[in-house]
Amino acid sequence: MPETPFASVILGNEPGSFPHGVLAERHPAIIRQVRDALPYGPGQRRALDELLRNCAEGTVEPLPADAPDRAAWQAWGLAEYAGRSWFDVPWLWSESYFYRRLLEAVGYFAPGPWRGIDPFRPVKRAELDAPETDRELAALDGLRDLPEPERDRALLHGSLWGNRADLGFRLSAEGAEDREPAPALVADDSERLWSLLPPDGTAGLVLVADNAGRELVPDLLLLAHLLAGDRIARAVLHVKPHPYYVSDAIMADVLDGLERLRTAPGAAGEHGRLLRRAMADGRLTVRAHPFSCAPLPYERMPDDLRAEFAAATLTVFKGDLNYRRLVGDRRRPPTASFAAATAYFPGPVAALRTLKSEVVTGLTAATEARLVAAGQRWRTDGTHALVQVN
Ligand SMILES: O=P(O)(O)OC[C@H]1O[C@](O)(CO)[C@@H](O)[C@@H]1O
Repeated sequence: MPETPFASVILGNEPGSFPHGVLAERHPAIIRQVRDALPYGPGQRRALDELLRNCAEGTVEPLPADAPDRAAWQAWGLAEYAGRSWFDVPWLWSESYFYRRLLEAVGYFAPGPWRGIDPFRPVKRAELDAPETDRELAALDGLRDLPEPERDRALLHGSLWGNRADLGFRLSAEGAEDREPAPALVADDSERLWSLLPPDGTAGLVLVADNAGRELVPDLLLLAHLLAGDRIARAVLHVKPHPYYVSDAIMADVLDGLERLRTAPGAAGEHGRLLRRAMADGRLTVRAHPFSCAPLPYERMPDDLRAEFAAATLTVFKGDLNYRRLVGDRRRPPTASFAAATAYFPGPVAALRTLKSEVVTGLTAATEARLVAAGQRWRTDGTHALVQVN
């Protein structure tokens, strides 16, 4: 299936640009953070230092011959990009491969005691255990007596704005999460989103998750709300098969989030227990597809994933990275059509995302003009959000 042919793919090689800053500044900061987070031994520290040098000045290196996912990465572009500068290959590819190399450095895939140890777990856990999470969970009690449409809106917006809780993003946007959300969304198809869930409660929803912790918790609450009200019959939650983009959710984070909910007082605890039952009886399943960590747009998804999305009543993509992969990581005008960019998608699809990179589609000319009049930071500073449906 060909990628959308118009608009050039975003690279990270323009000094001063946002993508360049992520590769040149954020990635080294992430390596330093990981180096301090766990008591890694000399071999792991050497490998992290080597990656620090390599990602700033060097070229993309191949994976070891015995890496379990070597063949997949070769097919995903490594065969073509090995030997090139990290800055001269597609930015999406470069970022994804950076996380793969980071896991290599700490021995995540190698036999031995560090296999499967998430280097980002300490920061994820700290966020989940933070008092802000308690406050957010307690706020759920205040929704009990609201009319259904208002509760729908509150839970949808909780999941949407939860996307600002992104630990990698916070490394270079200090304070972004504390700022008030912008009063208006830059695009809001929420009515259409709700209209896609038929009133007979037979819908099957797929939610392609983004971050763990304070984003995943409201995602889980949204699913619980929909299951509890028989608005959907079943849900599939897609998480990453391994740690990625610092705070992206993996299965261990789902378990942590569920436990956080289950043991919370009030409505949050009820939602947590409902989700446990839903997992036990198959109404809620979790998937960790290898393509979820692929450095490619969803337009190039494999057939099994395509069939799964085709069978869903609605697929919801959470977050900025999933948005970039959904519409393609390309330089399009913000008024380019979201429907055209996602025309390849095999079923109804929605995006819930705060804006943390320059890719955006589906804005009206008036909205774009209003935003641009206030500068260009709206595209990347996480203060604006969108709900889009095709
Ligand atoms: O957690 P999210 O919403 O996917 O955001 C992660 C984001 O981090 C970046 O890679 C760099 O800011 C974004 O471009 C990316 O999409």
